[in-house]
Order: sequence, then structure tokens, then C-alpha cells
Amino acid sequence: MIFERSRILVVEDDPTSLRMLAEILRHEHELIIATNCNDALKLLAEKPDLILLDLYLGESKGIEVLSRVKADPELQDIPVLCVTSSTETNDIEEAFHFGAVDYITKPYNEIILQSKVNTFLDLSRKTALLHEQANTDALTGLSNRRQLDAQLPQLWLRMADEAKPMAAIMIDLDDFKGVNDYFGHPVGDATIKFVGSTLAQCVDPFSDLVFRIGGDEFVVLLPGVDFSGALKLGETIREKVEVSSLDMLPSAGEEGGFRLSGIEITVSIGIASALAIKTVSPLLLIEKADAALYQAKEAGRNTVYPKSEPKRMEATAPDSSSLS
Ligand SMILES: Nc1nc2c(ncn2[C@@H]2O[C@H](COP(=O)(O)OP(=O)(O)OP(=O)(O)O)[C@@H](O)[C@H]2O)c(=O)[nH]1
Repeated sequence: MIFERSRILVVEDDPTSLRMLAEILRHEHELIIATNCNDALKLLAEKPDLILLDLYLGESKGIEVLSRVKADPELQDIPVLCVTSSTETNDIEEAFHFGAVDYITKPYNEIILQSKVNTFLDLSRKTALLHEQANTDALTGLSNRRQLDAQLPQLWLRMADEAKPMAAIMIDLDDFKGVNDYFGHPVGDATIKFVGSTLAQCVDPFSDLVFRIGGDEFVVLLPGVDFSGALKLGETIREKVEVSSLDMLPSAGEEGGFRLSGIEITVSIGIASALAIKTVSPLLLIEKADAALYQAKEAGRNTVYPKSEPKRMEATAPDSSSLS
């Protein structure tokens, strides 16, 4: 079922067909019209929810638009429904080969057109939702470990191209088991949510990325940030969690609130930074931050480690294997 107006890019050069299509679809959907390949390629920037693509566009072939969509990681999930008046199966086979989801024939049958458009819009919406759920931590709404695994190499390669450093901050709640044991799991959950939102408030939302990677463990990736920048942010996070934890948690007396007197929430933080280099695995950055976090715990918790920049990562890396 379609709940909101979807945006459909209609690529069609025949005025009569265009009028018919518009008449059938415009009540339920927002239509973006292109009458040739070049305009269609430009309008892809609008990221439509579905593309209705005539395979015959005068001189040019609609297949060009289709192949461009499927080659672009940002666009390739948009369903492309091809339109043809041809009875030649070769063109339809070629369209399927390039990634079309289905085809419809001219002259249009209103029921078939609406049904196919709505089916593929619905399917693509559900796929996007599943994708989002698979990459999001349900408790905090932050990106999860799977997203970290996907984004880390991409960011690292981008920083390597720009010859910039990248930093990772690893954060772990201190003695969190005690919070669960003493106050119960719901208070533990509220504590994790509080730390997640505190992290989100501390970072630059335009460049930094925050992940909850496990029970009480978080990672912040800082593209373009060197050691001193990461140390500064690590200290800010540590202090903000410690100072504001009691204020920010649900307090006794609130509806559905919790009694939290006596809790002091603190975090231990490990940081690492390195100049991004394509031949060095970015996992080394995470391993370094993790080792630093262990040191922070060893040093008594509620601290950031290290306090000064260690030797450069690439010089000490035991394994300089290429990225896969
Ligand atoms: N409430 C709640 N607890 C969780 C969740 N996921 C993991 N945990 C708990 O988090 C606790 C993590 O504790 P540990 O890793 O042993 O460490 P800690 O008690 O924080 O001690 P240190 O890290 O050494 O300071 C465990 O008790 C887990 O059961 C969750 O989603 N909600």
C-alpha cells in the first residue's frame, strides 16, 4: 500500500504517451518529466523513488539511462520500469540484463500500469526500511557495528585520497554491569541511550560518525582529525558524561522515571589517529583505539588514553596489507 506521494521520473519523448501517463499517475504521485536522455541523466540528481523509462527516445536509447542508474551506488536501488511499444523481445531482454525490474507495453493499460508502479514503489520502500533497520541500533538510533564495518574503509580511502588524517575514539561505560545489577535493566538501557545522545551532541554532525558497536561500547570516527583534535573531543565527551549524567537521566518522580540517586556514570576512552594511507588497513586504527581503551580502564577508568601522541601508526604497523 502507498502511504505518501512518491516521486516518479518519467522519461518519455512522445507527447501523446506522456499525456496518458500523466493522466493515470499524477493523482497519486509527483511526476518529474524528461523527454530525452540528457535531461533524464540530469534529473537523476533528484533521486526519484521510481523511474518509468521509454526504451526508445528518438536518437538516443533509454538503456543509457538505465545503465547509468545501475552503475551509480547512490542510485542503483531505484527501481526502473521500462516502457516499450516493441514486440521485439531483444530490447526487453537487454533491459532486464541491465537491471530493469519489469516492463510495460504501450498503449498503456491503466490497471496494469498503476499496479506495477505501486508494487515496485512498495517493494523499494520496504527494502529501504529493512536496510535502515539492519544498519541502526534499535536502542539508541545510532549506526551499528555493521555500518562501522561498511563506512570505515570508505572514509579511510577518502581521507587517503585527500592526504588527511583520521581519528577513532572508542568509548566504554565504566562498571556498567553494576548499574544493571543494582538499578535494573531498564535503567541500564536509559543509561546507554543517555551516553549515545551525549556523544551525538558532542560531535560535528556534518563530518563525524557515531556508532554503538556493542553492549556498552561506542565508536566515533573523525575524518580529517589529528591526534590533538581527537584528544580534545575525547576529554569533552568524558567530562560531559560525568557532569551531566544525573541531570540527563530520567529522574525519580517523572512518569515512568527511575530512581537514580547514587549513580555516577563515567566512561573510559581510547583514542587513535593516523594519516590515512591506502596500503594500511583502517582496522589498525580501531585496534589502536581499542588497545588505548584497555589502557584507560587499567589506569583507573573515567579517563582518556593516551594523553600525548604515540609514534605514528604507519611506522609501527605490524601488517601493512592492502585494503580489499
Ligand atoms: N541494560 C542493558 N545492558 C546491556 C546491554 N547490552 C549489554 N549490556 C550489559 O552491559 C554490561 C557490560 O559489562 P562489562 O562489559 O562486563 O563491563 P563493565 O561492568 O562496564 O566494566 P568495565 O567495562 O570493566 O568498566 C553487561 O552486564 C551486559 O549485560 C543493553 O542493551 N542494555
